[in-house]
Amino acid sequence: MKLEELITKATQLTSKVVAIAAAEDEEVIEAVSHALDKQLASFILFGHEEKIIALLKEHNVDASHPALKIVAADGAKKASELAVKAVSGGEADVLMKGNVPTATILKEVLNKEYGLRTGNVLSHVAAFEVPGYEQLIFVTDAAMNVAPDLQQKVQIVQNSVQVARALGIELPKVAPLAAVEVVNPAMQATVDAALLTQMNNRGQIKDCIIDGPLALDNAVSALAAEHKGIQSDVAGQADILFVPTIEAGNVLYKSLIYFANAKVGAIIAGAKAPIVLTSRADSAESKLNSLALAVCSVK
Ligand SMILES: CCCC(=O)SCCNC(=O)CCNC(=O)[C@H](O)C(C)(C)COP(=O)(O)OP(=O)(O)OC[C@H]1O[C@@H](n2cnc3c(N)ncnc32)[C@H](O)[C@@H]1OP(=O)(O)O
Repeated sequence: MKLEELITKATQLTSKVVAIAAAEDEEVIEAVSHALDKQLASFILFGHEEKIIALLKEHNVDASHPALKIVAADGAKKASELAVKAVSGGEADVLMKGNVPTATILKEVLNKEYGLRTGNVLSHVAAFEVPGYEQLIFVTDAAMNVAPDLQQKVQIVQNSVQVARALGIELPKVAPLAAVEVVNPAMQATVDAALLTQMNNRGQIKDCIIDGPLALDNAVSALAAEHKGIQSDVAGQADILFVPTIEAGNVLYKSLIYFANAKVGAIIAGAKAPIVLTSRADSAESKLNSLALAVCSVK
């Protein structure tokens, strides 16, 4: 599957509603405009009403479009609170970050009274289209959990598996990455990778095939795996690259974009609803991809 097909898939589902916190943001409104053209979703735009209307006008979007609702909110915190409440109250299916600091919206997401907690770990899942790589490849967690312990790693894997399955990958192949493909007690990532593999073998982590530790080359290249003599159902054909820390994931994420010209869509999974949490540097295209990924991931 390519990201364009993901967008098509999203448009074919029953219409979903996206609540955007502080929608007064150039790229966000551009993404909304493309999404409306494609009938990908309808939107509730929370934030600075005049700025939102002005940006819509710049992008030739009629503020009275039937798939749009604008709700005035005073400041980023209030806009985040109202957008989160729209999702937890069932008025919207997806939450999206606009012109608001990540910490502000995450605090609202984690609010015990009206937030989107489920009791599980929330984690970042990115779907990449990499030139020269046949299928979409997922990377998790490049942006939310800093140094997850084994139990958190289990939930991060499970969140990514649910997203991959929502896209039609029935039994995703998960590669827990490390620097080497053998267990070295001095490298915690290799130990945890082996534990995740065994937990999968024993049915403690379901609906996927996990095999690791794998280094990045053996995870994505059958030739590299063959050279190392690795016998594995995952090596060379990984759907999900599970990284041990936020630094490893973030460097991989940004290398794919800046060195490999990869395209990306990303969400936070594990909450009551998918969350689009792209950063200001992300293009309108990647925000549209993320919206499509979120729409396809709604349970
Ligand atoms: C990839 C492209 C985009 C980027 O580059 S993004 C840039 C890199 N990312 C970041 O800088 C974010 C890294 N993460 C963080 O800063 C923090 O972990 C994060 C997400 C802000 C949460 O930190 P704090 O607000 O300090 O939270 P805390 O640790 O004090 O916990 C407060 C309550 O929230 C809960 N919580 C925190 N992270 C969670 C998670 N992942 N899933 C579920 N629950 C979570 C935590 O358990 C705590 O709950 P309680 O109040 O004790 O009941």
